[in-house]
Formats: sequence, C-alpha cells, structure tokens
Amino acid sequence: MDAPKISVIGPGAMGEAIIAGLLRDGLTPAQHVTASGPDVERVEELRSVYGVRPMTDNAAAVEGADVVILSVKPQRLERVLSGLCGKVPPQALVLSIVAGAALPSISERLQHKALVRAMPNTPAQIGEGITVWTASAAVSTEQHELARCILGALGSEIFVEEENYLDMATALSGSGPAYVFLFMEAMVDAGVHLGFPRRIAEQLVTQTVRGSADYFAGRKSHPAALRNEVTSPGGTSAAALYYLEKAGFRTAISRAIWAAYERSQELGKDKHRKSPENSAERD
Ligand SMILES: NC(=O)C1=CN([C@@H]2O[C@H](COP(=O)(O)OP(=O)(O)OC[C@H]3O[C@@H](n4cnc5c(N)ncnc54)[C@H](O)[C@@H]3O)[C@@H](O)[C@H]2O)C=CC1
Ligand SMILES: O=C(O)[C@@H]1CCC=N1
Repeated sequence: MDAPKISVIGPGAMGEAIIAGLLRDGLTPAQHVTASGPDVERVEELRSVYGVRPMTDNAAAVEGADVVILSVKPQRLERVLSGLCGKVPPQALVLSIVAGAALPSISERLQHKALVRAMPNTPAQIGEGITVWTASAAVSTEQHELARCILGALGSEIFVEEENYLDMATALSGSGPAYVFLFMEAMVDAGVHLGFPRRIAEQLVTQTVRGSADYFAGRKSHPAALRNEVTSPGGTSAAALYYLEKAGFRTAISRAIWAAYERSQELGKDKHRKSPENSAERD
C-alpha cells in the first residue's frame, strides 16, 4: 500500500499521541493525516505543530481515508458513529481506542465490518505505551499489519483474539498510569513530609520507579523475590511493608482494578454510558 491516508476523529490527548507516533515512525506523511474535532482552535493547533489537515466535519474528514481512528470519549461515540454511518469508505479500516466500546456495537452503528479495537495508554505520548488490540474477522492481512504498525508507533503492542481481554487491559494497563502516578505522588509527598526539597523527592521517586521497573523486566523474577532482596530482617523496608499490608494495599489495588474492569464493561452498554457527572457534554 502507498502511504496510508489516516483520519483521527477526536483530536484530544490520545488522538495527538497517535498522530505524533505515526509521524515519528514515518508511517505516513503529515499531509496524509487528518485531525477532526469540534474545536477549531484545537485542530489548528495540531496543524501548526504536526502539519496535519485540520477539519471540523467528521464526515468530510473520512473521505478517501484508508484508516479512520476513533479517539473520542465513550459518551461521544454514539453521536460520532451515527454521523459517520455510510460515510466511511468501504475498504477503510476503522480503529477504535474508545474504552468499553465493543466491536459488534461499533460495527452495527457504523454499518462497517473491518474494525480494530485497541487499548493504548498515555505513555504512548513518548512512544513508551503498551497497547492490547483485537480485530474483526473482516480485517485483511494487509490491514492487520497496518494496524500493528500504527499501534507499534505508540510503544509495545499485544494482539489478542478474545475481545474480553480489551476490558481487562483497560483496567490494568489503560488506566494503569493513573495508579502509578497516584503512587508516585504519594511517595513524593511523603518525601517532602520527611524534609526533602520537592525537586529531590521527585528525582528519587522517579528513578526508583524507573529502576525497579527495568530491574523487574530484566530479571524476570517474581516481584516477591525482588521485594525480599530489599527487605532486611528487622529493617526499614519490613517496617514500611507492615503498614502497607495492614492498610490493605494489595486488596485496594485488586479491588480498584476490578472496579475499572467492571466500569469498562458498563461503558459498553448504552444505558450506563451517561452518568450525572458526564452527561453535561463536557470536552
Ligand atoms: N486518556 C487515556 O489514558 C486513554 C484514553 N483512551 C480512550 O481514548 C479516547 C479519548 O480519550 P482522551 O484522548 O483522553 O480524551 P480527550 O478528551 O483528550 O479527547 C477527546 C477529543 O474528542 C473531541 N471530540 C468531542 N466530540 C467530538 C466529535 N463529535 N467529533 C470529533 N471529535 C470530538 C474533543 O474535542 C477532544 O479533542 C476515550 O474514548 C478513552 O476511553 C484509551 C486509552 C487511554
Ligand atoms: O479512564 C478512562 O476511561 C480511560 C480509559 C483508559 C484510561 N483512561
């Protein structure tokens, strides 16, 4: 295939991360990429930073596209799909990163068969994300490879056959950076409480998290074995771990991730898509 024409519908944080990744990896030139959303200033901003085509009309934005990427909020998806129904070129691949949105539902509303559902995460913005993705039966081998390249531009990618893994990935790795940042924020604040200047506390926490992640990835040991290496008998780590376990740290993580999994499943059901806080058409 020649350089693909890619239309990004929903030019927010993740839409921008995808555009940046596509261009960083040279998958297609900027003039083949369209960013479409209701906010003129936002699409103009993407034009000035990346050189992509700015549009405010989704239907016009997908004309002639080889790939249509859906990156709007779940609460906006219904409206976007009804606006695009019958407008997406029949040979195009539609790639959705919308949390909870299941392939059969997108297919029915869009009247389109070649679909990919993916769940990336925000480190995609620096090419260090991880994406779990699946594809409908109608996706051709060429489209499958193209999807792999697009998602690979965001970091690592894992293809799965079972769509239910997407809700699981949403809870674990999609939302995962939020848990990690909360943990880091709490550690930095604790460091400041001890008396460190914030800048030094941030440096200590950042490198501790980065180093621990790399060490775990490199050693392939069970995390408990690596934790035991740190934990001297009668020492400081044991004193701290006692409090974390007593506070139910492990159970809180497990319940939190289960709640995210359930929420992802709920978002896929129309009646749960709107909640009192999100029904006010925020953007
Ligand atoms: N933020 C995250 O960590 C992740 C988000 N996702 C999914 O990605 C999607 C986008 O999330 P974010 O980028 O964080 O949201 P965002 O709020 O930053 O971006 C959404 C964009 O869609 C635009 N938009 C609103 N209505 C539109 C319409 N009718 N047509 C076209 N564009 C429209 C908004 O103006 C905004 O630019 C969501 O469905 C979310 O579930 C997936 C993985 C990770
Ligand atoms: O919180 C959310 O709904 C999105 C999906 C994954 C990460 N953020």
